[in-house]
Amino acid sequence: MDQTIPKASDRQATATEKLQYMPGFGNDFETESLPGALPQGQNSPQKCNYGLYAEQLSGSPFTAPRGTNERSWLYRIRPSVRHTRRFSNASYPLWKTAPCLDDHSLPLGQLRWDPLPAPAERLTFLEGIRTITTAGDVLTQTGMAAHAYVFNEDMVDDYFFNADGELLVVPQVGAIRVFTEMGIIDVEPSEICIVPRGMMFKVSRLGDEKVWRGYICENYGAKFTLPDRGPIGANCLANPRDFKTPVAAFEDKETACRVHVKWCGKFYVTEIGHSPLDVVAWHGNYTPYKYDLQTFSPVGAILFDHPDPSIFTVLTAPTESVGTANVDFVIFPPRWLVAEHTFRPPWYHRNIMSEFMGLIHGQYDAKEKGFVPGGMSLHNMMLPHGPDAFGFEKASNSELKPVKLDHTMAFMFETRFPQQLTKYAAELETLQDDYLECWDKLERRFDGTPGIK
Ligand SMILES: O=C(O)Cc1cc(O)ccc1O
Ligand SMILES: [Fe+2]
Repeated sequence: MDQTIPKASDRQATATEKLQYMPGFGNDFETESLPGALPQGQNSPQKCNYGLYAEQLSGSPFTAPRGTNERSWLYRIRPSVRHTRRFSNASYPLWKTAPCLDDHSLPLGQLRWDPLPAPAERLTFLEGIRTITTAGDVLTQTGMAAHAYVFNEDMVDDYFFNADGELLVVPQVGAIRVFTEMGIIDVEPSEICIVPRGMMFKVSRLGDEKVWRGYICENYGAKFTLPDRGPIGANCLANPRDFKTPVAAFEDKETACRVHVKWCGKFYVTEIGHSPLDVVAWHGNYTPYKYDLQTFSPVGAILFDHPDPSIFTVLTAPTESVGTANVDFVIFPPRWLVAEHTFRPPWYHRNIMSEFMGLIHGQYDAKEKGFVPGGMSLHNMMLPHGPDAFGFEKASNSELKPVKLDHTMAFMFETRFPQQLTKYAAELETLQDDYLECWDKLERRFDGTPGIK
């Protein structure tokens, strides 16, 4: 080997190193962490450089139309068949998969939780995932699950892949390092990352926190994509170049490792003697990626009224019914409120789609109090909701000069399917028993006489 070629062990980043990413959404990328590792002009040479094995990872059926056809070619130290030996059953009892009609006694209602409590024991990311809701059916690749996570330990020799769907990870406290087969992604609060279905990865902690906390949307359906912008045109909302895909990076490690798998809602584990993150080079369009929510360019009401929150859709996972998403990932970023003669916060509403919300930081305008960073709310199919009484009074009486809603980032996982509450979420100690009282002071204002009250 040439002297200038870095040692294999140098090709994984240190915790302080600034990682490299490639810009673009759904591009056909190519990257190699050792020179000449990526075959040129063909996918499957008779022999690959460095003695690597060539392997295809398909995220869509081979015959999917070009616009949705997704696959990557990975050039790795061992083929994946060597990374999954005989499986044994494993158990992660708090990670649930739809259909999951858990037995709990909580009646139907609008729900809100304070943040998950910090764990008393040492937990890795994988061990720290707690399902709050499930929707649809993993067996038909429809629906999603909303999870919250808390952890305080790195995955070192433990790796995971989820055959049931892609994972959209939304850190709320603590930056994380997601080391995937296709490279390393550092994600901090206000950023998100997507790990595609089937991709092996592990998560470690960055920075110095007591606990690392966040949310996950597990999408069982068609992959997230960018929403069409319609009359908005070619720019604004989430712009493709702000999505970042990692460059190739690998571990060359010959120690005892475990690969954990979720497959149709069941967990398995397999023991191997090396790291499965051994992809030295790759090309293709089936990749993990990250996105900084602060690069979202919101478009909104510049004269009057409050548009539907679909204007803030970052990513949408479509179904076969046009405009009816399996999941929309929607954010409520900092923005100017300028609408004239308008009640500016969200209107009172009922929705066929089911809304799971989280708050990354700051305040949410419909609920200035009670919905705290790290908290969660669930406004399920057709259940009425809207600003609390305090928010209603404030928005009804405030002077309608331009106001900046600043230092805030809330989000919503909104699905066409009703969200089923898990027993864990129904019995969670941070469930707010008094949530419904936030609307109690919305008294009757009608007295039969005309005029603004
Ligand atoms: O319920 C919520 O707070 C989310 C939401 C926000 C908004 O501006 C309009 C509709 C909607 O569901
Ligand atoms: Fe809503």
